[in-house]
Amino acid sequence: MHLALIGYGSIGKRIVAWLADHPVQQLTIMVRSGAIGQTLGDPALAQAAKAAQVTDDIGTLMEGKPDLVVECAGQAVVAAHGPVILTAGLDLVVVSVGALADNDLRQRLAAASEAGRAELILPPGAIGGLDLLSTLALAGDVQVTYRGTKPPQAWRGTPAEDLCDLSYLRQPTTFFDDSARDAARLYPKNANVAATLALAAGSFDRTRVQLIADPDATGNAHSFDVRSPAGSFSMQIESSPSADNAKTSVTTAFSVISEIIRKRAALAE
Ligand SMILES: NC(=O)C1=CN([C@@H]2O[C@H](COP(=O)(O)OP(=O)(O)OC[C@H]3O[C@@H](n4cnc5c(N)ncnc54)[C@H](O)[C@@H]3O)[C@@H](O)[C@H]2O)C=CC1
Ligand SMILES: O=C([O-])CC(=O)C(=O)O
Repeated sequence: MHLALIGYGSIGKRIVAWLADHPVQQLTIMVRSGAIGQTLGDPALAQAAKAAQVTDDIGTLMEGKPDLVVECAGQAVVAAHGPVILTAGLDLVVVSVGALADNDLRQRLAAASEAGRAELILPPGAIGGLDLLSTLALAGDVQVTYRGTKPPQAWRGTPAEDLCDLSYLRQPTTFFDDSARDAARLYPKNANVAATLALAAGSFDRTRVQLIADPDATGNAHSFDVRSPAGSFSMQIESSPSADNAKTSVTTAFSVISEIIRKRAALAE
């Protein structure tokens, strides 16, 4: 298998660490300009693949015709490169699902997927329960309320800094209570799961999102309630944060790894 990663942060590194015990034939990693040398120097690469290359150029990544491209970099990367990757016929896992809150980009990705006969794969990421949510959405009139609770440091560098004093919180503080569309737009590094739920529910505007900073939280908690005439359920997930990115639940990388395993099995058939 030839695997390509765009982004080598907490998720990319976790995937490469897993590859040490499940190496691929070929690995291509796309990083930002300036990070090539440092990434090439990472000893984890040698164990992850028989041949590894690092580039900052999307053309170089695509030329190698990887069997699977994984975006684990950010919403801007989905917008800049997602359509061209799919049009070229390359299957693409998008982790920065919040990018799909942009209706125009969502349509362009769908059209590119069709034109290139390539699969756009949206992993569950840091949450679960999407199968039942999709089922209830089909039955109609589904209402979703999601609550994302993280320690104050996970909200640094976001608009939460202007809405509450993250350094001096004494109790759990809800600083955002609005639609999944606005959550994905305003908190691109923290609210991808809200977008994932909205896609399963069939509406970014009717999916309600509450974001909470909790000084006593030791990890990232995701909880949501689904109510519909056909059935209702609630889910509560307590996740460990990634060691090198408090915003990202460690489960997310394993959700992507599941997609890599699925692709590898399909190639072996
Ligand atoms: N779907 C889900 O449930 C979840 C999605 N995410 C999202 O996944 C993405 C990755 O998460 P992490 O690895 O934790 O983030 P991170 O910040 O640790 O790593 C992202 C890496 O991508 C690199 N990058 C950014 N733009 C790039 C470009 N144009 N070309 C190459 N590299 C580029 C950055 O330099 C950084 O090294 C983020 O957008 C995050 O919000 C995170 C958690 C859950
Ligand atoms: O990993 C998490 O805890 C969720 C997250 O950051 C996101 O949805 O963007």
